[in-house]
Amino acid sequence: MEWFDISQPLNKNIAVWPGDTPFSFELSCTKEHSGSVNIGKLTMSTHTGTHIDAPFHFDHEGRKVLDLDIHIYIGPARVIDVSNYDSIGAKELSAYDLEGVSRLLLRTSSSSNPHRFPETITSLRADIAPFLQEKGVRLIGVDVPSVDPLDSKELPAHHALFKHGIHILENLMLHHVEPGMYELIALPLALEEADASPVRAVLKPISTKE
Ligand SMILES: Nc1ccccc1C(=O)C[C@H](N)C(=O)O
Ligand SMILES: [Zn+2]
Ligand SMILES: [Zn+2]
Repeated sequence: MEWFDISQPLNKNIAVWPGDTPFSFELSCTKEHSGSVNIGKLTMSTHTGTHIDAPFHFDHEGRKVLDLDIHIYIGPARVIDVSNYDSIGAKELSAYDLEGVSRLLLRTSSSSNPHRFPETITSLRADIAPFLQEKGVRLIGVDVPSVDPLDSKELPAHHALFKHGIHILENLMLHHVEPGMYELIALPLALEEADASPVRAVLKPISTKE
């Protein structure tokens, strides 16, 4: 089986967090102009499209993107469907056998439109963090722009997850992905100062037969 993309395409129609920097890609220099090459220029929020958060996003003392361990973002991942819940905590996840799962991706909705910022989202409750740490989870991925409710200022899920060693991946495209076991690659850019980074997130089914 082949790798497939679970990233939001980055283009001028992509939804951004209300009030945040609009996405733009343009050629700052064209081949006609330079006589040799096209040169792109990118302007975007670090939280646009499929991205990872670093603790510096919500904590001045927190680690930045380049300080994060790359092993978190490469390796086996389990996808589960939780689309029948409004919020997800230890109670909802206790229905699943997550023993030995180190990366967990939550499919919260059966459709997702990367061109529209959602009005409400399925959010995570802080009690999910100790629960997942106990199972050995190091990365949680969601198909929405935040793990906390959109109007949250305290960001309890963000804080609790990092406090329990669980890293955050947001804005995945999972509506077409069957629940199951996969190999994941979702590496951040080597951004030394950044609070977050866009990633190219891809999955490959783990099959028992080759
Ligand atoms: N881009 C923003 C602009 C303003 C205020 C929040 C955001 C966020 O992105 C927060 C969200 N909880 C996040 O972790 O991605
Ligand atoms: Zn973010
Ligand atoms: Zn976040």
